[in-house]
Amino acid sequence: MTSPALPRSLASIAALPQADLKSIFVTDPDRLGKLVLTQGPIRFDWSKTHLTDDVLAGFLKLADEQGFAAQRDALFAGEAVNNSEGRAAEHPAERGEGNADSVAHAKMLHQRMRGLIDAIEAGALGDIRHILHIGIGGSALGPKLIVDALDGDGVRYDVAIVSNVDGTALERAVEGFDPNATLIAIASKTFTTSETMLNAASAINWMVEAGVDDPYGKVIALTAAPDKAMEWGVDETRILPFAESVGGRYSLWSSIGFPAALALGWDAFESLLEGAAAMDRHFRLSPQAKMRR
Ligand SMILES: O=P(O)(O)OC[C@H]1O[C@](O)(CO)[C@@H](O)[C@@H]1O
Repeated sequence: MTSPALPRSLASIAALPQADLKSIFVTDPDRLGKLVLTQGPIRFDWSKTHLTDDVLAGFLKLADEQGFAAQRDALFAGEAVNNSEGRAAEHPAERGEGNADSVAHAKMLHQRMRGLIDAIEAGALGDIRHILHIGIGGSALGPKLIVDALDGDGVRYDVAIVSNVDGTALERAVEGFDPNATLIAIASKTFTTSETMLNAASAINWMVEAGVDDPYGKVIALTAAPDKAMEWGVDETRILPFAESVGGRYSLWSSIGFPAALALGWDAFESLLEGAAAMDRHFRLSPQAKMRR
């Protein structure tokens, strides 16, 4: 709930004199020292923004008034901070940070994902060279970002990600894919999203038309609703669940990241989780006034 103090505090920050970039470097020559944060391999530079000591002090006061520190603690404790759904928001647990039970559960599910990846690499599902990832919104954008960003020599499988229900999107995605050597990853937290289920059925048809022996045997489900995936026809051994408390837009860190973990390798996926965990720790442990350092 927004406190009545919020508009007042924001208005007082907005009313502060707007400094121009050239002059704030003259009046505040130590800006680089104060407004650059190096965290692992990432360098954040806020020195070339309108932020001044007064504006920052205003935001810190505002954060205090809004009970920011207590809210942050509640997030990492696994309390129900997602008010609209009445549940926790536990994506940090996927990275090893947060409520101990949730962290242990996420670790166990990651081990399950790793086991399936090892089995695929060992040929348990036949000769696999291509991954067709089907999902929409948060169930597609995270893996797409990672695969696009890290695509290169180290990528062991061709990955195509399809969200659009226009049939040509699927046709284009599988251009050059051998249907017999393709794995279909159906990514849906609810396993009911109509675009995803339609594309999944079309992908199965594509395999059937190409004469693939057991198309359902090439399907992996990435979902928080394993029962729905089973009803749809996915064998339990190829279902990679994740917790309900992981929101769609943050699900990359869960089994939704499967195509990235398979294509880039488990070590790369683990490094991604570790990098995110370092930022979680920074966010959780930095005193508010030092957040930017
Ligand atoms: O993962 P699902 O359940 O298929 O939902 C897909 C997307 O649709 C939304 O529910 C709404 O856009 C997103 O939160 C989610 O990422």
